[in-house]
Amino acid sequence: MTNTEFLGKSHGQNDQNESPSTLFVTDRYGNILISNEFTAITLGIPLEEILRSNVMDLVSAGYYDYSITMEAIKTKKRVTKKINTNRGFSILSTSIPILEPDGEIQLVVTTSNKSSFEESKRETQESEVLIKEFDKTVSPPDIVAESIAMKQIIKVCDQIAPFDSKILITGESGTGKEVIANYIYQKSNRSNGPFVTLNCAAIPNSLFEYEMFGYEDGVYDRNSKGKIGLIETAHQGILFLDELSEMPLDMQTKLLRVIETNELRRVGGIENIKVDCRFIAATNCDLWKLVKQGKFRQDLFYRINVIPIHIPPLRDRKLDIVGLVSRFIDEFNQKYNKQFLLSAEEFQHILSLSWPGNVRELRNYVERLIVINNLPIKNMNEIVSDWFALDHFINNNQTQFHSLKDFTTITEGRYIEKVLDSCQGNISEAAQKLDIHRSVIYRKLKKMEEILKDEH
Ligand SMILES: Nc1ncnc2c1ncn2[C@@H]1O[C@H](COP(=O)(O)OP(=O)(O)OP(=O)(O)O)[C@@H](O)[C@H]1O
Repeated sequence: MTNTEFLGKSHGQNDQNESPSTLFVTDRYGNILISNEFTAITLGIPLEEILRSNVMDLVSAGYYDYSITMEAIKTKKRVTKKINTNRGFSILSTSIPILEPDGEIQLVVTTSNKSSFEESKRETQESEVLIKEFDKTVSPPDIVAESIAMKQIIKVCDQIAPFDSKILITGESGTGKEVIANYIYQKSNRSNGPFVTLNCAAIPNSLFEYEMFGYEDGVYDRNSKGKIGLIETAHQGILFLDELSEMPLDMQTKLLRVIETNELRRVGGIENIKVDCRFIAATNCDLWKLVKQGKFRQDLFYRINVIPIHIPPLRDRKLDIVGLVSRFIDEFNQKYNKQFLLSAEEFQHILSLSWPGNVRELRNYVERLIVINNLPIKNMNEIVSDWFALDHFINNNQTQFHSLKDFTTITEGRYIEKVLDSCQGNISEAAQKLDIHRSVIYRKLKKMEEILKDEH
């Protein structure tokens, strides 16, 4: 395996000054007190395990070849050396000892982020500031927030969580909008109340009012029982309006009234019911554009857009990719009882992929890596049976193909359709199974349709 060097490379537009950086903060005995997800990837050990280790144990176990932390402890001087890990990472690291007033070692900070240290004249002071910064920006347990952008978002969420102001979270599909809404809920004074999601894209127009406002007994027929709506369910908690752009215009009007009066009326009801809930909305659309097109109420937009939070796409948050990959590897290793380790090359490959806004896709990708690693027989059988199905299609297809190219296009198209079926039409999942980009699926299906249309 060739070594891959990580010396302050920049990745992505928003991460121009960010690069994956290893981190150890140890006590005077080399016990690790603080570390991060990139270190976990370079060593192939879960972060929790690193945090239970001593640097010398890691070297003895062969995770990396030399401890500059111990050298810094012994010499009480700053040390910079290249460290090679068993996963093939080659990392230029710097250890800085922080001394007590009596000259004893207090802590040692070891990191590969060279630039943080180069201009340092008063190393001790700078390192102390650094540790305080790390303490402040530790990711919440369920959320990966390693990029500056995500750290800022978490900071804003911490500040606004205790207040009841309305929030509009924007960002491409799968960037973690619901994750952020849930984080605000957990940090808010309403965390003992319910967190209710109303997915506006999932409710048919005809049922919207019933779902949102509930209905009284006897609305459907004389004996039908009434049902409480989602807004009422969120009483004393948070109502998360997911995909808000999909809410029909008449429902927008009714929602606006609830927001303004804190009251609602069930379908078929004659009384107004008081509700006390906080509204957080999310959308992957440009709501303002919809306002200008007359598809979204301007007054509702202003009401809900009190605190806007924009989550950048994953492709602009490369450091989050590092953290997410590390978390997902732990998660799926546990789920499938595997011990998958990422090599430096695989890691670089993942970083180099142009991820759309989607954390979900990255998660699926890592799951696939772990499942396919040492591919079990069962999966091979599945593949073979897919090919039998294809063979059956070829033998039974009555269409006269004009050229080998057309035949190939149709065969590919049919196979894509079959995989799409097995994924319940989920294009991302099918693309992943086929190991092609989503756009290739669209293109190939379109080509097949064109040929079939010409033949008819
Ligand atoms: N920062 C993060 N840390 C950990 N997991 C994350 C993070 N962001 C997203 N995820 C995971 O990615 C998946 C998608 O996240 P989520 O549903 O919040 O995205 P979304 O933007 O609301 O998606 P959609 O636009 O499709 O509604 C979930 O499994 C979630 O747990």
